[in-house]
Amino acid sequence: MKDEKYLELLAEKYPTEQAVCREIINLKAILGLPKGTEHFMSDLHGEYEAFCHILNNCSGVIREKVDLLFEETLSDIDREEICTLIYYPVEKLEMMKKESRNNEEWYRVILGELIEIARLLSSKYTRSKVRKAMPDEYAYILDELIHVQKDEDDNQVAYHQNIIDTLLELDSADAFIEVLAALIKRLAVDHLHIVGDIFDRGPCADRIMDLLMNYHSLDIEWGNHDILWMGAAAGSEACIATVIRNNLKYHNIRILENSYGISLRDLTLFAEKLYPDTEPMEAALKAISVLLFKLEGQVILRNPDYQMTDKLLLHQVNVQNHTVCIAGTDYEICEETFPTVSFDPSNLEVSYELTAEEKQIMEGLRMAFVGSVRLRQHMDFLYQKGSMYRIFNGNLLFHGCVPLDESGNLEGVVFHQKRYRGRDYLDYAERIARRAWSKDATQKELDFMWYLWCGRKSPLSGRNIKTFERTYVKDESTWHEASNPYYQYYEQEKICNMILHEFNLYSDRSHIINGHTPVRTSRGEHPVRANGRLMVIDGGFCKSYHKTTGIAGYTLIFNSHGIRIKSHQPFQSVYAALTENKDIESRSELVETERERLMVRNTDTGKKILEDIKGLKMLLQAYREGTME
Ligand SMILES: O=P(O)(O)OC[C@H]1O[C@](O)(COP(=O)(O)O)[C@@H](O)[C@@H]1O
Ligand SMILES: [Mn+2]
Repeated sequence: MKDEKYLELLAEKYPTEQAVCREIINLKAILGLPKGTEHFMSDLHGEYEAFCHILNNCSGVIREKVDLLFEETLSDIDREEICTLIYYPVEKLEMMKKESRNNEEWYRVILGELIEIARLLSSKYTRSKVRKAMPDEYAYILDELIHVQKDEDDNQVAYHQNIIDTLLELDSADAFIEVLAALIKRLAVDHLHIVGDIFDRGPCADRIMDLLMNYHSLDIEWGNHDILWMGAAAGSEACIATVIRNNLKYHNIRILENSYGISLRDLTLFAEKLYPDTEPMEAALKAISVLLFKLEGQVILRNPDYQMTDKLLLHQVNVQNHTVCIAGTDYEICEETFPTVSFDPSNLEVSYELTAEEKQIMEGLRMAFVGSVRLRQHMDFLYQKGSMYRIFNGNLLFHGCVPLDESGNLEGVVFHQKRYRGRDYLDYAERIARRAWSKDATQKELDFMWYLWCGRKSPLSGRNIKTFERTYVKDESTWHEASNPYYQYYEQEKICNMILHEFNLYSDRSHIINGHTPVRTSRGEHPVRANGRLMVIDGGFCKSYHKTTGIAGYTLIFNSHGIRIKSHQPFQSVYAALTENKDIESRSELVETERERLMVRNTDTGKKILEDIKGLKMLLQAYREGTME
């Protein structure tokens, strides 16, 4: 019965025997093509320019192709110039013009070279897929130029020459170069994975989101910073206060005020009154910090399941002595006054109540976050393309961790009297995160978004976050944020295999791909751990980390030949890239080479195609036996 319905539906799409045969032939051909290139990046942290650059140079893949084709025939400088033109065609063309270097001869040569690169890259795909990647206006010409047919008299060469002549004659060469550059980049990477943390620290996460929303094929694994913004947009006040605090701290109010239309005016005016001798932004940071500790205090008090009452520190402040009592020890604090806090030792909850004015300010901010159309669009996209983890072509991708206990077993976490661990726990977290985004989200679901940002056993955070201590306590030994045991155990192949098995991955080709923690190369750390089972690919885009890492960071490329880690030097600027053709220096390191080239048949898509072929063969049989009209 089920089969019949399925065949009927299939027959609507393939109404004749010939149509079925054509599709089977087509699908079988696809199975025999090399697997497309996957590109992995993580921890973009609002660094739009550096991200753009790595996206443009496809972690060095473009350069490899240019070298492959022209190493013997072109100088280093010429090859670098081709790369820059592909990365930044508009800007580079403008510069060429200023320097009057764009004569006809140059156009002829460069167009020929770009076509050759596009041809090389398109050889991995079906002609139809390549055509779909082209803009309609140019599809015909591009298709002609890229697909060469051998003939006796070189007719084709003359024909191609003719097309190029006409492009030049019509003054369309620039536009065509832009289209070619876009096509080359589009073909160099088949699918992009963003392993979390698009938001915070750097200034332009909104522009990164715009770019991702136009990208041809990608998925996102939510990072702790992403989930924080998602929680804020959903209306969690603890998340809102944290977002504002993070962005005030990094002087990034542009993203809030200009990009998302969230005004901090009321907060700033309020803060200036409270802290008259403090610089306005500094005062706003103070005011929002107190709001944050009150709001997260309320979340902790409402949710005993979180087991985070040791984080209730605001009521432990002794304003007269300028100290706070943490686990029985008094520590000196750097804040003089807490004008909005009513300290009442006999009633803990009083310290965490918002004043009437604070309530009003929070309500204004909540409405601004929930009501921002652009923010909603960006968060919708994070929900659409994103998830807590993803299994893709046999690899397991997540930002933070799968929480483990002290002995290296999957850590059990109890919510509403039910215990979750491993994959179940991550699935549970994802369900609640999705419910938090629905119109009838409950306070508990919103609270959970805050928990995912910094909760004791949050898979996205994986550490014991010390925001209060880092804000107020002078003794920096209290600032240390202990990591979940996962971050010790993930050095062991056995443990990584245990985690992979938990997600039903048993192949020795499976890996964990992890973001979240910068790889401190200068301290001898390496992104590949556990005998190759796990890779940490923090892209190191975040400038404030370059000191500790020694290099910028790592990205990963997985193509038909295997997996390669790419290490990158810090990105200087688009200007340097243009004037000096300065690429980010990217070194490639082979992690795993495939014995045989991986084909589409070995991928997730391949499995789906094989299923489709099975169905089509059933339909073909039905047509032939006459059981289907
Ligand atoms: O996911 P990331 O980038 O490590 O960010 C989370 C970390 O940021 C912090 O909030 C501190 O950030 P800053 O040092 O930038 O203020 C830590 O408490 C927390 O561990
Ligand atoms: Mn992170």
